[in-house]
Amino acid sequence: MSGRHEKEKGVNVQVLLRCRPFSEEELRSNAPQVVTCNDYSREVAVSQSIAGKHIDRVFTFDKVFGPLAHQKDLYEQAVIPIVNEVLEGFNCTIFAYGQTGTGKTYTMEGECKRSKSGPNGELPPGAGVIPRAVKQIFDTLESQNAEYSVKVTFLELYNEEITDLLAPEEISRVNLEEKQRKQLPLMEDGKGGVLVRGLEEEIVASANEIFTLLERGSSKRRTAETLLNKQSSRSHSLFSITIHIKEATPEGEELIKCGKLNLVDLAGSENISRSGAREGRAREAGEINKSLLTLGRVINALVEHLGHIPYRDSKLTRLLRDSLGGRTKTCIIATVSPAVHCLEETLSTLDYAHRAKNIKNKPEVNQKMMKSTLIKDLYGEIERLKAEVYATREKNGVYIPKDRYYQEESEKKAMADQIEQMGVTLETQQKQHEELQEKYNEQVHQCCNLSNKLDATEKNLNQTSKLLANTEEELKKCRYTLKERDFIISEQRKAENALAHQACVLRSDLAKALQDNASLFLKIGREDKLSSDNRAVVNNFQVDLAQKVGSLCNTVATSLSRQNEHLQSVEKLCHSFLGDHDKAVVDTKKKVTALRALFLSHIEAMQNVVRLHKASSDAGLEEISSLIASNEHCIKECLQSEASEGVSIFDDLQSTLSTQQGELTLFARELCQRFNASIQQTRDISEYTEGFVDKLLEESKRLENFALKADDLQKNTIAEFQKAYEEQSKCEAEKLISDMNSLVSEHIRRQKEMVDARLVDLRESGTANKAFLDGHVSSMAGITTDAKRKWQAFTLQAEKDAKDSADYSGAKHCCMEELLQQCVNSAESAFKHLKRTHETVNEIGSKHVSTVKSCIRNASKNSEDILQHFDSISEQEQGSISGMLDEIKAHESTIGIFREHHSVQAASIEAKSQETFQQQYMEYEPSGTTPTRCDPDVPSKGTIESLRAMPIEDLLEEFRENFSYESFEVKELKPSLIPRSPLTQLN
Ligand SMILES: Nc1ncnc2c1ncn2[C@@H]1O[C@H](COP(=O)(O)OP(=O)(O)OP(=O)(O)O)[C@@H](O)[C@H]1O
Repeated sequence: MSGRHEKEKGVNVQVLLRCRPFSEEELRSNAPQVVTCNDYSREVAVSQSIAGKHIDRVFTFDKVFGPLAHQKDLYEQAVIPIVNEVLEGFNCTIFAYGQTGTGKTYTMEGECKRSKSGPNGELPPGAGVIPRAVKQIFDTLESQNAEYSVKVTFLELYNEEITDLLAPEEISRVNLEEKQRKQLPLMEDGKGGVLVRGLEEEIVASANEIFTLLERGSSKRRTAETLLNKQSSRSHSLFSITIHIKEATPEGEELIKCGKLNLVDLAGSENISRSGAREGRAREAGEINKSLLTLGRVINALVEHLGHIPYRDSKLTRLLRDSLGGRTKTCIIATVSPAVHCLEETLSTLDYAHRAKNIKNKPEVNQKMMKSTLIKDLYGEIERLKAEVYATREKNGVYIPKDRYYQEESEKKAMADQIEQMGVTLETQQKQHEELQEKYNEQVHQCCNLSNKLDATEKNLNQTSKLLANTEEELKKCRYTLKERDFIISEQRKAENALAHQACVLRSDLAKALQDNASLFLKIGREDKLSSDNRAVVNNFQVDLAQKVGSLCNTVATSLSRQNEHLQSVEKLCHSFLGDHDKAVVDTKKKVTALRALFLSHIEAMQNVVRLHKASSDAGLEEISSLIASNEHCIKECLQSEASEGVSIFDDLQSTLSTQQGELTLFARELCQRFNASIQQTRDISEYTEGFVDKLLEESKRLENFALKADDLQKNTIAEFQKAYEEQSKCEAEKLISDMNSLVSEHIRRQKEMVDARLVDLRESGTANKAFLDGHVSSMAGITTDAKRKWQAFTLQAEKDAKDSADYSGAKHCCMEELLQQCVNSAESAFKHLKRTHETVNEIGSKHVSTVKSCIRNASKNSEDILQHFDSISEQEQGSISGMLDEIKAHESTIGIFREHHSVQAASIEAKSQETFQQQYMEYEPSGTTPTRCDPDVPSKGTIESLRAMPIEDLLEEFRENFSYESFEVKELKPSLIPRSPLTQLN
């Protein structure tokens, strides 16, 4: 159970340590011993004191063999069990690892070359592991009477090249050298292992044969004399023994058991410099080290259980892959020297071997093969060899089996990948190298700087120590002259008092200067505040101005619209008035025509009556015929004169009315033209006002920008000045403390100079600002004056136009009134005339009636009819006249209504107009302001020159006051200047 459990967990690599005895040379040089071995406790102690540093380390291994241990001891204790396991069918490996000259070859091979086995087959005492193992194997196999075969291979790994040490001897020396140098490829065997293609496998039948082969192979190994070993092997060697043993199962089946023993003699693990390898062998040592380094990495990876084990990084590790972490049982024999001069390498070897103890392998016995299978494999091998021989004979290439070809291809590919990867790694490493070189250069530079600093510091230190020495000397002198010291102390005290007094004075001066500076800062602060106030005032002014200008524009627009409305209403009124007039005139014409026709018909009727009366009263009217004729004549004349007079009256009336109509049309047209002109003027002034406002806004913006810039500049100047002052003040104060007398005056002088200079700068900048502001003020004053003048001209023109319009309207109104009066008079005269006519007619009628009555009384009965008829005619005439009178009265009442309506319209228009004008003017007048300041021609506080002489803050205040919106107001509305509506004069 425990065996199976161990098998599953793995078996640690067995590590032995062997320490060789002192060599003759070491004994001669009496080299101290640093390694102590305790074979029983399996401990190796290394202790040495070098340059006060004490090294004392103890390592424990599986077995320890001290200098007195013999070859036999080591073999019996450590190797026999391994060989037995090989014979059981395991694969086992024994490494010899250690520094050159520590006995690796001695341990593995021993001194078998010089003294072969004795007559009884006994090995000499100096025989190493390999001959002893071979002997044990053959002894065991022979003792078992088993059928077996033993094959051996012996190869050398030198500079990552594999060479066969058992090459045939019949080849000439030159060929041998070539063969030796020919690299044998290492390949995967397809079963997880590796094989060296072309490696000779010698089948041996006895131990002696093996010894011969071993001697032959060892003689071919590359050796050289080093400082540490006169015959130092410069390569790794691998001696392999493969054993096939035939076994028979109880069922009579034949099985083949296979075991393999690898015996590895590694090259020296030492440092190249210590090995003493020179020139041409530097690469050799490098390659050897590379293999050993890879072996070390593989061991580390196995110990630390890393995922990737770098077996493929070297041929050595590829060859030993199965022995390291594989299914092989492994034993490492680490060899060390006891001498002190090998201490470093000894410790390295001990560390290495101790670490390797942790490697775990999982040994597995090789599966026993059926004899038939083995024979089959062998036949296959024979076929392969035959094909190879055939290919060689035909010289048409080399026969490679398919599997091997694919394997080789895949290996080639893997190698190409590896080469590529290595190229990338090389590039990265080169980059790293360059970076490191740069860092190194930087470090060198820093070192140089540091060494320079160190030199300077050392110099300073020397100077300081000299000063210290001088001071100490002076101190000594001072001690020796106590009296002098007392005197000096008293003098020093006096001087100190004087200095203290002077310091007080200087301090007070300094305090004063600080006060001055504080007051200066206060002033600067005030100036800052004033500037900010000014900026705020300018901003407020700008905002107010914009608001007022906006309201002015609105007012002008409203006024225009209202005026347009009023004009339209006046025009409508005139049109309606003219319409009424036309209607009245037409009606009057119709009435007059009707009246005239009535008169004519009455006259005709009268004539008819008279003719009838004359014809009917032939006899009785002779007396009155003359009277009738005279009456007829009289009435006729009267009627004719009346008719002509009436016609002339109505013609006059008609002409008067048509004249009035023309006059009214002309008046309306002219009024319209005048109002249009007034509107155009208002538009012009509005456009001009807008332009002026734009200019004003532009100017105020420029002014604001300048004020901001000036403010920033001043702030920067003040900040710089403050900073410079603080720095200089601090510096000066420090200097003052150290050397008060001279520096205070200098400080005050510099401070004064600086303050003066700064003040001059500030004044200059203030003057420049003032000049700039003056320029703008004057330009704005000019613009404002111009605007005021324009506004005044506009106002005067508007007033004049209004007056003219009013006068013209008044004149026209008077003219119209006169015309109307004339119409009324004409109508009244017509009425009187008609009345007179009526009276005359009545008088004539009464006279005629009385005459006719008298005639009738005197005439016949027919006279009554005439009289009746005459009465009826008189009644008709009376009715007609009274109708006419009614018509005239109605016309008069129409005229009265028109007049009344006209008056009401005129009154409302006047009221509206007056209200509009008042609104227009009153809107410009601010509530609660004093109009006396708004005289546009005279500045309130003096001329521009006086403004220039003012301080800047007063100037800004003045600017704010004078150029506020108030300055653009219409001056106080005097009653004489209030433009009156033209229609008010109508009343
Ligand atoms: N245990 C030992 N007892 C007696 N002599 C020894 C022992 N070990 C080594 N020597 C002697 O030390 C010398 C060097 O030994 P060896 O050639 O085996 O060293 P190495 O480790 O193989 O060196 P290299 O790596 O250079 O081949 C030899 O002359 C050998 O006889």
